[in-house]
Amino acid sequence: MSLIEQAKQKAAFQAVDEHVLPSHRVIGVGSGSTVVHVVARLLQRDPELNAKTVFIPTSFQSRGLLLDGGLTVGDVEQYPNIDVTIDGADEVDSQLNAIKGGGAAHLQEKVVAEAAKKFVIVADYRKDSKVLGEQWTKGVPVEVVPFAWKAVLKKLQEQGSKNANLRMAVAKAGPVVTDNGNFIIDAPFGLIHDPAKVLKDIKLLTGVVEVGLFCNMAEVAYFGCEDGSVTIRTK
Ligand SMILES: O=C[C@H](O)[C@H](O)[C@H](O)COP(=O)(O)O
Repeated sequence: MSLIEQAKQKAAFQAVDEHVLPSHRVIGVGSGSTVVHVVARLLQRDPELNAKTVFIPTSFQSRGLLLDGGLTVGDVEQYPNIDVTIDGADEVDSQLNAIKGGGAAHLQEKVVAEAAKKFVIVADYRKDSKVLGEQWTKGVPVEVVPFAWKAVLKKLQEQGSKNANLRMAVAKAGPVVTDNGNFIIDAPFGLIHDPAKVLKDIKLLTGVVEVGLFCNMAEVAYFGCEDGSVTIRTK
C-alpha cells in the first residue's frame, strides 16, 4: 500500500473507532477513495451491531461499497436524523472549512452531512491547508443544472474566477454528468480567505444546485500523516 493510501487508511480507521458508537443506528457515509477505508473499518465491527444499523450513502460509489459489504442502506427521506457522517475532502483549512466535490458528489454529501448530529472529515496530509486554495488548485466544484451551465460559467468569471471551466468526462464524450443528472463547473478563486462569502455568492446564482464549499460544518478532521501518525483538528 502506498504512503498516501496508508495515511488515508489510518485517518479513516481512527475516525470510525472514535466516532461510530455502538449506540448509533444511522450512519452517513461519504464518497471518494478515503471513504473506501471508512467502509472497510465499518465492516470490521461486530456483524450484529452492523445488522442493527442503517447506512446512508452519498453517491452511486458509496452505495455500491455499502451494498457490496452486505450493509443495509437507506436515504435521508427515511432517516432525516443521522447520528454521525464521515466523509473525505479535497482540502480542509485551519477553521475546518472544506472543499469537496472532486468526485462530483458534493450535493448528496452536503445533505447527508447537514442531516447528521456530527460531521467528521477524513483525509491524508495533502489536504491539510491553512487557507483553501493552497493545495487544491482545480477550483471550487459547482453543480449546475445542464441548461444553465454557460450562464453560470459567465457569472463565475465575472465573480473573479477567470479560469472557471466545465468539467469534462474522461471515458465519455462531453461533460461529467453527476449522480443527479447535472454538470460540474470547477471555479478557481486562488486563495479563499472568506469561504463563507464565496459560498454565498456562488449559491445565489440561478442554475446553481450546490457548491463544494462546506463551511462551519465539520466538528473534527483526521489527517493521516506521512510518518504514520494522525493529526486531529477540532473546532
Ligand atoms: O466528490 C467527491 C467527494 O467530495 C470526496 O469526498 C472528495 O473528492 C475526496 O475524495 P478522496 O478521498 O478520493 O480524495
